[in-house]
Amino acid sequence: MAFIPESELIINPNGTVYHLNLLPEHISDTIITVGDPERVAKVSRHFDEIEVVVAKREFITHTGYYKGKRLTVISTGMGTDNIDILMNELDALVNIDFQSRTVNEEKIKLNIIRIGTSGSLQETVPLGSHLASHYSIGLDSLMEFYQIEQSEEEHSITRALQQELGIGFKPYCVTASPHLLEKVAFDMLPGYTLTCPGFYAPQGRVLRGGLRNERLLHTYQNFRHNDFMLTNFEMETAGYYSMGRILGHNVLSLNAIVANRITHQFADNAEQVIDDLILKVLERI
Ligand SMILES: O=P(O)(O)O[C@H]1O[C@H](CO)[C@@H](O)[C@H]1O
Ligand SMILES: O=c1cc[nH]c(=O)[nH]1
Repeated sequence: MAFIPESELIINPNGTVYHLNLLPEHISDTIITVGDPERVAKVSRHFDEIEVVVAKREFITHTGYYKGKRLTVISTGMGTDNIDILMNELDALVNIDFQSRTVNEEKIKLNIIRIGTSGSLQETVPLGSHLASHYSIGLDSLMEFYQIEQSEEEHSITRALQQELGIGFKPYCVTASPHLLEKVAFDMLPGYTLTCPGFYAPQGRVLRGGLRNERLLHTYQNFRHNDFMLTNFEMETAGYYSMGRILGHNVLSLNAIVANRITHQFADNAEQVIDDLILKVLERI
């Protein structure tokens, strides 16, 4: 079996994986992820007991019990570059033997559920709603570097979006875990989520830096391909779905809609919308 060198899988002197600072026994096979490090405690405050608290950079981890279920919650910070690190290191914790530095024969499939905030691209996706990303489209470059299988439908959506946006690279499209959609998101708005490599120009926001494409938001809002239209955007979902497919984990991204870019509103109860989503997820996983 192939040996993974010290420079590829970096293990800290205390045996933990490089960025997450975790040992295999620190995590559950059901993991809630959040962007904001302060949101970790907003999840774990509902736990009956917390057994692990670990922090390194933006990756804060709490593992404990909610009504008898062992759960882990981890913060990731913002952007798909952090999701590349998170997903590879979580996978290493369960599927690579740190002693022999070889991949285990029997693979563990993690259940990973993102609870994040997001902006709406349609009037029909109102502030305060909970939206489950059935599809994700990545406008970042992460999948330029991995081998990933995509269906003809996924390819055709991204070809059409590339043409519509007039950009020099092809975005990528990956779907959610059907198992987690059914278990956790059965009554949530179904969404087609655009993952952007930034919060400002890539989401059509202008403060002082001007946009190359002044019709970007309009193009996102009006993009149609068969039954497909974009409902919302954020900055991580496509990274999760693609890495989940590559590494064989179930992944679901849930979005608390806190901004509507078409009606120009921002929720005045954003924290409540997120807290409600946290409780819904804790009850269902
Ligand atoms: O609320 P989180 O989970 O951080 O998610 C969204 O909020 C951040 C931008 O404000 C980005 O990370 C975006 O994906
Ligand atoms: O508009 C928004 C709101 C939250 N997160 C985003 O990335 N965009």
